[in-house]
Parts: sequence; structure tokens; C-alpha cells
Amino acid sequence: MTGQLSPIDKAKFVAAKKAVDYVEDGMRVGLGTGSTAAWMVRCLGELVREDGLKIRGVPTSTRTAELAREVGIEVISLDEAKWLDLTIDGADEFDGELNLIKGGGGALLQEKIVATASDQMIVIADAAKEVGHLGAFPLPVEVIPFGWQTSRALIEEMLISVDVLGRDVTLRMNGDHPYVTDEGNHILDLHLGRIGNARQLAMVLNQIPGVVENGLFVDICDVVVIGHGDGRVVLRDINEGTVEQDRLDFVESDNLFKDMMD
Ligand SMILES: O=C[C@H](O)[C@H](O)[C@H](O)COP(=O)(O)O
Repeated sequence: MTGQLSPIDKAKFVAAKKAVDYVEDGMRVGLGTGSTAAWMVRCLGELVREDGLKIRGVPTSTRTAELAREVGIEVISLDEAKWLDLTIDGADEFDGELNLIKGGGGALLQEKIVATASDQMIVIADAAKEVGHLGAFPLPVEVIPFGWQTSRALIEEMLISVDVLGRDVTLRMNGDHPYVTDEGNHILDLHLGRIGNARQLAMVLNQIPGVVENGLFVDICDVVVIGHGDGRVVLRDINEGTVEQDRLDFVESDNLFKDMMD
């Protein structure tokens, strides 16, 4: 990756770097999944190794669990933690009310359980993830493999009666085979274009037999840390509104960032 300092990588990195400021000694922290969350796990690992930060992390996927252990974070299960102080995770889209689409990486089920078991959920994202209305990103819905085609037909039928633009539903593939989640389920991606009422859609989806969970996170996120390619970070807080942070000029010289790019 030498020399490939893309603005998106920088944006994800500065958002992650800023978000770990919320983590305090002794906290039980939910660790999200995805490329942005991976930056956050690396930043936390650095604080654990170099500053002696004492935290326990609950990962939201096997991928994140491996990375967390690799960087020196103590990993525990959600049942061991019981409740979390904070979860930091990425998102595929967020709107002005901090509602989210998640699950582009297939981890939405554990992510939703972990986020809702936390006092606070902080999302880290590059600025391109902000939308006026959710739905341009295909909405992931996790379904059990048994009868998944019936679940898809029921979803398609339901979509006729809700406020969405598109109605295509596709089975996520991994090469020639259906994608399999950490729980052994499949993912249906709903190509909706625009979601008129995220709260209603999230509820009706979860009433369909075979649906385990959907990737709409409504009223779960408290803060979005938005990273920009030039190092600027903007906080969007559900209670305090928008707060512009100073530009973080350290990106290129930051050891962690340099290590990952070399
Ligand atoms: O299942 C994956 C998660 O919901 C991710 O947090 C989401 O897809 C965003 O991933 P990334 O940071 O790679 O864009």
C-alpha cells in the first residue's frame, strides 16, 4: 500500500482517532466491524500497548475479534461483559437524525445486539456516508438459510405497501455460494433507493418469518464522528448538534497510519 494515502483512508483514520478519545480506563467497549472500525481497533490497541489503557472489548465479528487480540486488546464476550459503556462502529449510511444503514460487511446482527447493549453508540464514518434519506446503499437483511426464498418473496410482497422507491431484493453471494454470516445465516440486500420511513420499515421487516435482523439502526446512535480527507473532523451529536473540531494535521506523520500504509 506504500504511497496510497487515499483521502478516504485518511478520513476513516481521523474519525477513528478522534472517537477513541471517548474511551476511558476501565471501560467495556463494543468493537465494530468494517474498514473504519478496524482503524479504531488499531488506535485502541496502540493506547493499550503504549499508554497502558485498560479496557475490555466485545467484538462484533470473528474478524474484529482476531484484530483486537492481535493489537493487544483483552477480548471478552457480551455475556461476560453484560453491559457496555460504549460501542464504536462504522456505518454504510447515516442521516440527519443519526439513523443508520449497517451490514455492508455482513456483521449487522452482532453489531445491533452489541450497540443496543451499550450506554452510548458512536459511529465513525467518512463524510461520503452522510445522506438526506437512507436507502441509496442496499439495505442488508439477515435471514436464516431454511426457506430463504420464501422469506425473500414475503419481503418483496411487503415492500409494495411501504414508502420506498425500488423493490429489488438480491441474495448476497460469496463467489459461487451464498454469503454466510458469523451466525450461519444469509444476507438479502434490498435495493430501495430511498426509504421514506426507516422506523416503520425496520419493524415490519423483523415480523417476517425467517428474518433474523435488518440493518436499519433507528434511535441507537448517539454521536457520529465524521472524518474528512483533509484531516477535519466534525462531530454530530444527537443532543448537542454539530460541533466542528480542529483539523488533525498529524495524519501523514502518525506512526500508526504510516505503519498501515507502508
Ligand atoms: O457489517 C458491517 C458493518 O456494518 C460496517 O460497519 C459497515 O459496513 C461500514 O463498513 P466500512 O467502514 O468498511 O465502510
